[in-house]
Amino acid sequence: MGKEKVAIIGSGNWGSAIAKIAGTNASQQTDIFDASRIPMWVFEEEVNGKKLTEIINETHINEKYLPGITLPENIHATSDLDEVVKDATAFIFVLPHQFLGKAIESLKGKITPGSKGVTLIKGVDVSGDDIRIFAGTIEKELGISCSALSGANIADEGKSIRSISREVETKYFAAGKFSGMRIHGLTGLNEVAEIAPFFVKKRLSDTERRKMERCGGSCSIVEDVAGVSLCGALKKFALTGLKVHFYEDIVAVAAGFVDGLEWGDNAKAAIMRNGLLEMKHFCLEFFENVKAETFLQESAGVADLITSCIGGRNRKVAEAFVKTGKTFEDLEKELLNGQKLQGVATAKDINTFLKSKNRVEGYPLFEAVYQCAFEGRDVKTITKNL
Ligand SMILES: NC(=O)C1=CN([C@@H]2O[C@H](COP(=O)(O)OP(=O)(O)OC[C@H]3O[C@@H](n4cnc5c(N)ncnc54)[C@H](O)[C@@H]3O)[C@@H](O)[C@H]2O)C=CC1
Ligand SMILES: O=C(CO)COP(=O)(O)O
Repeated sequence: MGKEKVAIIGSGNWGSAIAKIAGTNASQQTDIFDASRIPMWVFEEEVNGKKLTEIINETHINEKYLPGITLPENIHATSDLDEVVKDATAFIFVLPHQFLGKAIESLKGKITPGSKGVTLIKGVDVSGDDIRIFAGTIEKELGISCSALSGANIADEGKSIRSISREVETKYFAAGKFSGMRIHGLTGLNEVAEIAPFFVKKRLSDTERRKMERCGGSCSIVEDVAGVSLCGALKKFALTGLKVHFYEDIVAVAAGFVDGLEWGDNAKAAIMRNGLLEMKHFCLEFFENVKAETFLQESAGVADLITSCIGGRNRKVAEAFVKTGKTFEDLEKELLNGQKLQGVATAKDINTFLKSKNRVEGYPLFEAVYQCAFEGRDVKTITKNL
């Protein structure tokens, strides 16, 4: 069998951070990967009068979405999806979820049979009373096996901790900080093991491993794909407390509401707890094969909820929503420089789904986030019915 050729679909904040890891790790495992040139699909735009693809290829820095971080030279930015897909056998999907559908349509019929994918996309794919994780959507639409990767990681955070990265050596995320991540295989552990080398340095020395463990870092392969994907989706609903609806991002919005109201740490912890419970109940109620322990034991569960509720974009914008009275749409443009909010859209998707199932009342925090974001509900009432 030939060597794997990696392609990255997406180039935002997380997409660029992951490109750094994938490019580096692939070039360290040339027995598995053809790492000479890894295409990264970029939604073309001009930055200071110059095409973003040209900036990335000349400077090896994504000046707009991950400034200050140098990407490996084998990462090649292109706006031509046909160029990205040509010869690729291992796909990393890392787009904001609202853009995945169009990318899938462009990829259909062009992917080499037997290719595999891993998705890092937060959110759920809702259509009426049908709900699926994006790994499932990719498998169904593109006919390839797809795993999911999620964990307590925020791309930007690495920038402030370069000292740790130097000390620890092993590279995770934008500046090499150790974090927890989990890779979940939809079609079974063997498939995941084939995908994992994108992200996992398999040949860690004992010293590296001990250092990583001292820093609380881990990267492992687990089988609960749905559980991990859904944690990512639901967290943003609950934490931020905006007018969003249902991911981890939803919880992150709720947490941001609490910050905006200046209710303090006790209230925020209570919201996070309620958010975690709703995430877990939702996943167990509507998805098969989700393991309850994923929510507490895996990085994609409570740990990711915590980091998103403390340092994420959904939290930040939700706080500003309360303090300024501006819309989420305006604040996204004003505060995120082109980066996208997932939590509010997810809250809406989840609300649509719960209404179709007559189960809205079972998820009062998700409902509160949705109503605050879309129906003008007073943010101060988010604890009602919890
Ligand atoms: N940023 C982070 O720390 C983390 C992000 N994620 C998830 O990763 C996924 C990707 O997010 P980021 O890389 O952070 O993106 P981002 O929010 O930083 O950037 C937005 C991206 O969307 C692209 N875009 C804008 N309009 C577009 C269009 N019409 N069609 C296609 N693309 C368009 C932009 O060029 C840019 O690459 C999301 O699901 C997010 O929730 C997951 C974990 C951590
Ligand atoms: O998903 C994240 C961490 O896992 C980042 O969350 P935000 O999109 O709210 O920054």
